Amino acid sequence: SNENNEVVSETCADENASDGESSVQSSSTPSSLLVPDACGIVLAHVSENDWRVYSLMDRKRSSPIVPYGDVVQQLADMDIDATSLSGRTWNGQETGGQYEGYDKVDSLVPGIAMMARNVNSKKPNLLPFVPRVDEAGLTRQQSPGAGSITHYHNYTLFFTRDIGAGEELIMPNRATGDKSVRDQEVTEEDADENPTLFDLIQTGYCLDNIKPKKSRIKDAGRGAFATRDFEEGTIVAPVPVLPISRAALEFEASDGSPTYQLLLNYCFGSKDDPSTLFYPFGPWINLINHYPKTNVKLQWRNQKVPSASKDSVDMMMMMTMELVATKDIKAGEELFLDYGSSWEEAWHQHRQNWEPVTDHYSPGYVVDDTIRLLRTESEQKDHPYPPNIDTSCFYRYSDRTGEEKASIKKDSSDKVQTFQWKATKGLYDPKFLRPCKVLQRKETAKGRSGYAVRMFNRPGLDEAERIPKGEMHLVTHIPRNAIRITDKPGTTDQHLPGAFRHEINLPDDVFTTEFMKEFHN
Ligand SMILES: C[S@@+](CC[C@H](N)C(=O)[O-])C[C@H]1O[C@@H](n2cnc3c(N)ncnc32)[C@H](O)[C@@H]1O
Repeated sequence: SNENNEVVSETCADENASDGESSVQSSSTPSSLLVPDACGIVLAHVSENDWRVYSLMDRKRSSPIVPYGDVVQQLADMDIDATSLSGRTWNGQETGGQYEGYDKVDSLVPGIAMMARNVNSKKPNLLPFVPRVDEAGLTRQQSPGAGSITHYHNYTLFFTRDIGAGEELIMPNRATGDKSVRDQEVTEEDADENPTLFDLIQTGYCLDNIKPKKSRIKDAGRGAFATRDFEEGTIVAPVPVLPISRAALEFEASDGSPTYQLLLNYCFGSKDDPSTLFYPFGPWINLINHYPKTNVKLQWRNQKVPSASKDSVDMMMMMTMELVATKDIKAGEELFLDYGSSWEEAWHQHRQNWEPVTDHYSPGYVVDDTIRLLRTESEQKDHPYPPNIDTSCFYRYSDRTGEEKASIKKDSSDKVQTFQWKATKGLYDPKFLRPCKVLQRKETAKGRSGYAVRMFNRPGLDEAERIPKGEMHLVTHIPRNAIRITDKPGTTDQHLPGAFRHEINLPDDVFTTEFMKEFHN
């Protein structure tokens, strides 16, 4: 993917040069604000509370906005609406995270997905594809890092149509909770004033300076790498942050022991006031690991500590930081922040106490790859799957034809309904994945298998997809590829007892005593 990216950057550089715009960058602009030549996407603050994402070049429909994606954090059974994350999370089923909780899962989609507007008055031109899921090598049998990083990554955004240079990028509105959050920030006056390409290059923040890759640090998982060279003092990424209380992240591991949501590991905190944390969602900045020899640091936007008045906290305000190069960085280098000494001590302690898990466990995505023929419920009595494993089917209850609906037996004594599975457009979207139990397997002469299953509901399923209470819903002729081996709720690594949890501590000159006092009440 390294080579891939290089190729893309080159093409971008050419396009940029040919429109003559990049040579206009005047030397009077402070170098710390200059958008790099090959940059493809920028964030522009149209006004203080209205910031938007723009493409700096012509782009083709169906191409990824960059050839890799950001991480997704799954919030398990959390009361989002009591926090400033309300209206900024998605239903967990949109990202395939529906089994990460018992009752309710919400997804945070940091980076461009959360930064681009999703105003209802505008047609979206971005669409995410399903994220990849894996432990980045940190298995619970082998690594003290197991359960300390999100398994959901590479959540790539694609253009839904051709895009011209200077066009705003718009996300589909999938927010749960207070859906009006981003709409509210758009006032009548600034309705459709788009900055010129020249303005974007002069005053924007480049959003594709960082890419994800496996970290060079042992047990750290994935890391953030520079996509181009940076001089010391250059801004690498804008980092909007949302305040969130530590109490909101309290959580129980699968054995009931008190811990925190995995999100804690991605939040910033201060020494002064451990009760208030800040969730950063700058592009790929969630992937920056700790290392004492740092090459980046965080500072407040324009180097001004914002005032956190009671009003703005009530409005669930968002503030912006900047990620700045503290030395010259070469393209391909990993970025490192200083997480602070208490983080370092906590990690050291955790390493010392860590013991490998020896239970029979294999994550759903691994078992799914391994198993060709699925076992029926009765076969599983003799040869069970690992205890954390469930089966799920891609199925749309709402797909039934009028004829099929009419044929539903009105006789209330017979609650068994049987349908034949069919592939329909868009069916393989993670939101149509739901629990199902395999009752029967039929193999054809060609070695293909077809299954009969009983379908179930799960929390978070759209209303139209729910099987009515009391109905036994059977579906036949399901192919193997429409059935997935999934994880039982509460069994994945982010629920693992004793998994490492610690926020990232930023220095006192970022979270000044005064600033933190304003948040504390
Ligand atoms: C903000 S995340 C960084 C991205 C993370 N590596 C990932 O793959 O998603 C912070 C977490 O990364 C891991 N991490 C960061 N720096 C580390 C280090 N120096 N050694 C071990 N783990 C580290 C820890 O699990 C930490 O809680």
